[in-house]
Formats: sequence, C-alpha cells, structure tokens
Amino acid sequence: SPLPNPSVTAVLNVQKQAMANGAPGALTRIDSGTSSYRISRGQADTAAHAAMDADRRFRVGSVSKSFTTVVLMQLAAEGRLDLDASANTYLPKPLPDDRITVRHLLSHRSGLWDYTNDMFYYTVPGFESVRNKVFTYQELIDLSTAHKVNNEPGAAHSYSNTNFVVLGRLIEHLTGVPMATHYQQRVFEPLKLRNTSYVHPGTAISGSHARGYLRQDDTTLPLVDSTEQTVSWGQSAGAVISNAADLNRFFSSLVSGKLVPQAQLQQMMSMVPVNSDGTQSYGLGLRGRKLSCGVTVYGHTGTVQGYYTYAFTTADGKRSMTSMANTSNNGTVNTVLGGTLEAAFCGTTVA
Ligand SMILES: CC1(C)S[C@@H]2[C@H](NC(=O)CCCC[C@H](NC(=O)C[NH3+])C(=O)[O-])C(=O)N2[C@H]1C(=O)[O-]
Repeated sequence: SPLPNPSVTAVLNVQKQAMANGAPGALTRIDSGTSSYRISRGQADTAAHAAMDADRRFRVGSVSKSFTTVVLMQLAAEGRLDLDASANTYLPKPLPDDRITVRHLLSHRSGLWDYTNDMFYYTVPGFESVRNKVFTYQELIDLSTAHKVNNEPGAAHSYSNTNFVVLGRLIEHLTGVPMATHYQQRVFEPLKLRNTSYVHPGTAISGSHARGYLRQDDTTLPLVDSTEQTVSWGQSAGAVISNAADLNRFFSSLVSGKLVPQAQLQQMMSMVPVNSDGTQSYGLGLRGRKLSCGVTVYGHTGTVQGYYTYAFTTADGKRSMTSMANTSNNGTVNTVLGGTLEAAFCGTTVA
C-alpha cells in the first residue's frame, strides 16, 4: 500500500523539540518520487548567527559505515574476498581470534571492544585530546585488542567502531588503494555526490556547511564548537562528510541496485533484530527501522562530535529522508530527532 504523505508540520515540530532540548539547529530533507521537501530551523553557526538550511554539509559519523560496506561488497562481488573467510586471511597483522570472519565485522558480531568507550569516556577532554590527532588503523585496532572481547565471534550483536576500522585496514591491504580513492571512484563519482567527501586527515569542511556543537558532560557549561577535527579516531567507521541530498541519493541508489549487485544487496538488507520489540535491526553495514505504519526503512544513524544524523530510505528507494541536528552528547536530542522518521515515512507526529 502507498505510504502516507510526509508531514512537514510533524517534521517542524520535531525540529522545534530538538532545539528546545539544546540543538542550535536542525535540517531535514525528504525526497519522495519527484517531490523534495527541504525543512530546517535554527542556526548553522551560532557565532555568525547564520541560519540553518537543508543543503548544508555536515559530518555524517557512522553513516560512513554504509559507504565502507558498499566498497567491501563491490570487492566481494568482484571475487576479491570471501565474506565467510577469516578476516585474518586479508589482514597484515592478525586479530587475536581467527574465527572472526569478514561477515562478523560487517554485522557487528565479532565481539571486538570499541576503543571509543575509553577514548570518549570524558566527552570534551577525550575529544580535545584526539581532534587534531592522526591515527593509523593499526593503532586504533591495537587500542581495541588490548581489551577482552565482548562476545565469542558470531555469538551476539555488539556494535563497535573497531569492526569498521578493521574493514578499512582490510580493504586497503587487500587492494593497495586508499579508502579515499575507493569512496571517490566507486561511490561519489558514479552517483555524482558533489557534496560528499572523505578528506581525512584534513579537519575542514569545505563549502556551505553547518558548524557542530558538542555538549559538555557538565551541561551547565557552554557548548563546544567541534566543527574542525580529523575524525582520525573514526576514518572508515566515521569520517565521511556529506549533505542530506547526497545521503538520500546514496541510500536510494543502494537499495535500487545501482551500487552493488543483487546478491550482495540482499545480504546487506537481511536484517537481524537488535532490540527487544524488533523495531531496530542490523544487516551488513545497514540499519533497519520498523515504523508505526508498518514500513521498514533502511539506512544508518550517525553520532560524531557536534552532529546527529538519521539517513534512511524505503526498500524500493522511492522515499528517502535525512535529518541532522548540529549538537551531540545529548541523548534527548538524538531520540527526538529520530521522530523525523515517523513524520517522513508515516506522516505522523510522535507523541
Ligand atoms: C552507535 C552510535 C550511537 S556510536 C557510533 C559512532 N560514533 C561514535 O562512536 C562517537 C562516540 C562519542 C560521541 C560523543 N559522545 C561522548 O563523548 C560521550 N561521552 C558525542 O556525543 O559527540 C557512530 O556514529 N555510531 C552511532 C550510530 O551508529 O548511531
């Protein structure tokens, strides 16, 4: 059955709530058939008092994991690697457990510890200590393997940035080509994503962009402008820069078979529930969200200092939505912003 029309009013209400809870601004873009809705409010730059608009670029955080997965799945389709082989087959320095497969990494079932738990335990000090740092993949992997694993390989879903840092290392070692080149040649150029880039270890966001504002753990203190950073702590797990139009086109193109063959797409989209009521699931580098009107949407969320992102599309790619609020370390804003999914795909207002 056809989807209800998007509710612009409901999107605006969500954005208003996000701002009431501390976001300087928010943007949402919905692409539905031939219609586009560009909705925004608040400020993109609080010092310059520049208004937010829905075309501005921003850091997408873990939405980057879906880009990395596309590169990996293209290589699998080219016969360059086997998803069910041990990841150690393709790595220069082995992980502590040969039983960890490439598929375990893509589905967050490896059990590898997430080094960001320690790195960002104290939010602003942690951020300030790494914002200009450049890490090698191996340094990040070593931070993880210094800890015991969360679970035996394949035994549980335990989300970890480490998995996608290992995949970046694996792809570069296997091909001898940097991730930046893979992203550019395999994704950004074919889809003409002119507002999407991977500039690691550069710290600037080029062109019209939203500045990001990190909330301190002592919430009585002012927000910290976190716009410029290397995101070297994230790289293939979190360092892509994009905008709402490009993310909508990326996910719509992905599910429409324009980026990976059907055999690989079907594996990416085969979802395993990750919460008790089954409304949230994870496939390979892809999240699933089952909404109140019965539709399941596919995409990814992102949290990087100063930016929350939701970027999802319907299974047929006919309707896509990206929302961003330019703050982070604020769980209420993150949860509230998720209400744009219901507004965009079910036309409903979240209570
Ligand atoms: C699973 C998530 C939520 S966390 C993971 C990744 N982002 C990070 O790992 C950054 C974590 C620290 C971010 C920081 N928080 C703190 O420092 C807290 N002490 C803040 O809020 O800016 C991403 O993006 N993913 C999200 C995802 O996939 O949705």
